[in-house]
Formats: sequence, C-alpha cells, structure tokens
Amino acid sequence: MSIPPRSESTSARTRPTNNATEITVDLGQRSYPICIESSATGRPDESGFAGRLRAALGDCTHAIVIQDAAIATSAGQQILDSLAGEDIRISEIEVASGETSKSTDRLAELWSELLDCGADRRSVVIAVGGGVIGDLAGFAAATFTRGLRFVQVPTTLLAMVDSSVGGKTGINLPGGKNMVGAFWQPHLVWIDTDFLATLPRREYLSGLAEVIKYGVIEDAPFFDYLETNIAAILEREPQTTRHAISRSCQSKARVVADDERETTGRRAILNYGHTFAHAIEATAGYGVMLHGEAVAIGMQMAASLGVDLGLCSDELLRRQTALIQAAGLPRSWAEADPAKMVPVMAHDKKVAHGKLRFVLPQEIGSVGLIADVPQEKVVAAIRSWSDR
Ligand SMILES: O=C(O)C(=O)C[C@@H](O)[C@H](O)[C@H](O)COP(=O)(O)O
Repeated sequence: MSIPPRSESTSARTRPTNNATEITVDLGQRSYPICIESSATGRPDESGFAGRLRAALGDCTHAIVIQDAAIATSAGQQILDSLAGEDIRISEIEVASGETSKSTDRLAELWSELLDCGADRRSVVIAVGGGVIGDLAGFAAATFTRGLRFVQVPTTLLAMVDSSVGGKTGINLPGGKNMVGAFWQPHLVWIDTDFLATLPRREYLSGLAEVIKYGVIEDAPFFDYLETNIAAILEREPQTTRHAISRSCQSKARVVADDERETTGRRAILNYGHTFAHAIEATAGYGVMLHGEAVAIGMQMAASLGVDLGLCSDELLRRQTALIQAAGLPRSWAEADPAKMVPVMAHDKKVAHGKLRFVLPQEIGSVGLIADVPQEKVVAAIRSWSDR
C-alpha cells in the first residue's frame, strides 16, 4: 500500500512569539496549540501556563493535575504554582513512574480517583509527566463520563516531541503495547524546555530516537541537521535542542492534521520502527527497555529489512546507524528472539485483513507501508540486530 503524500492544504502553522514558539495542530474545531516555552510558568500574561489554559478552555473551574510521582516536587509544583492565583479548584493525583503504570489496574484506580475528586465534564485533566502519564491520563480523560477536557504538559523529551501531540492515548495489555486506547486530542500542549535540565540522561537519549525518526520518515533536511548538530543536542544546548523539539512537533502536527485517526495510511509513518519496538518492549517486559531505546533498535531492524527487500540503500542504513550511535542509543538487543517477537508483532495495529504491514524506509525523508513481507526476512532483520 502506498502512503498518501503530505497534503498541500495541511501544514503545521508556526508562530514565534517573544521567547516562545507556537505550533497549531490543525484539526478544524479540535485544533489546538503546542506552546514551546522556556520556564514561563506562572506569568500572568497570555504566554504563561495559566493564561494559556484560560485561552484554551475559557470556563475552567476545576483542574485535576495527574502527575508522575517522581517529579511531583518540580514540574508538577510549577504547574500548581502557576494556577494558584486562579479561581480554579485543584485536585492532585500521583501516578508511579514507569511503563507498568499503563495497566488496566492503574486505569481502574484512576477512574475511582476521578470520581472521588468530583470530576465532571467541565473539569480539565492536566497530565504532567512523560509518555506513560500522558497516555494513561489521556485515556482516563477520554473515557471518564465519556470525555473530560485534557491538557498535556510533557516533561520528558520523548513526550515533548511525540506522545503529547496527536491524541493517541491508551494502556498496555500483557501481550501488546497500547492495545486499548482512544484518539482523544488535548486542548493544549504546554512544553517548557527547562524541564529537560533535570531529565536523567537515559530518558533524554530515549527521546532522541523519536527525533531521529522524523528525519527518516519525512524531513530529510532535518536528518542532515541532526547529523551536524547531534553533539550540541546531547549537551542540551538550548537553541539547538529547542529547534529539534520544534521541528519534531511540526512534523508530528503535519502528519496528524493529514490523517488524525490513521485511516488513510499517512499517520502510519509515525510508526516507523515501532512494529519491532513494541515487540521488543513486550518480550523484554514493560519498563525493562525504555520506549525510545526499543524504537532505536526497531528502526535498525526496519532499515535492515528495507535493504534486504531492495527498498532502500545500504547508505541509508549506514547513516541511520551512525546517527543512532552518535546519539548514544542502542542499535541492537542481544536477547532479541524472533520466536518470541514475531507472535507479538501479529497484534500490531497496522495489521489489515490479517496481514502485517511494515513502515520501511525508501530514502532519508521518505518511507512506505509495505505488506506481504516474507516472514523469513522479518526473522533475518531481527537476527541482524541481535547478534552483534
Ligand atoms: O502518533 C502516532 O501515530 C505514532 O505512531 C507515534 C508513536 O511514536 C507512538 O509511540 C505511538 O503511541 C504508537 O502508537 P501505536 O498505535 O503503534 O500504539
């Protein structure tokens, strides 16, 4: 199946303001801004978090801040402080860090906590944390009373560049990642790049895998930029890092605006490397490997498969490998076992009419959605990144 090209009518609208960048995810009545700021929380003007929340929701009188227990004293507190002067009742819920919180058990507890704090359809859920918190809180928001308003405040690089944007929410099942969920768009994504200062290095690197992904799937000049600037990004140099975040969000906003619910195939490109990655995460045990680490290895497997099928060049694989390595990410996983991974991959959400489809690279900046891939080639691609 070919992937529809980027539509000419949709683009990520970007508006640089004083020290902020605003990107619009264009979804008609459900459009929303991604605000990329630097420690502006608490400012009473329109660019502060409270001001943005008011602009996005108007009538907000009850905010439920769902935050990662590990960051409750820093990022979450900043958000709470910024709301302190507002006429808004605040409820707080903490969720333990880590992928294991994206479970049916924790979701059921969260529903009860929402009931206990008196959430109603005029409340807003504010998710403060990484992808786990955003996905879980977003799915709770999507389902409680059939839908609460929702705001994303990502505090990890991965959440800033990927999971907070686009409305994919959900939880894992033991046999498959993100198997239960909903498309539920936030009203606002608030990115304070200063949150990255205290992010553990391993988490930061994990986010870089998704950044690199955008270069491979649809933005070749950005891939070149990353090759040149990876050292500055690793040092978290503010301007370069901010550019990488903003460019990634523009990519994601463009793709989501083209195909919000992954129906035309365009949005599937965001899944590059993920068919392998989700199988790695599920077979390793959730939380053993960070999502971005699994995505880095998954992109390697996908590129090897692309080379084997004659879809892309060795040179593409070489450049991707070099960038992933320069970004301090793993390229292989010694325990990758095709016998365990292939059955998990059969539950991939890109399966159509019982057939698995892979997002595979054609050239840097372009991928295709490929069906009918012989299983022995999939096994070979897994093996090629398990034994080195
Ligand atoms: O937003 C999307 O669409 C993506 O596929 C982005 C992925 O990076 C992200 O990990 C997503 O949550 C995976 O979704 P899934 O549908 O494969 O579970």
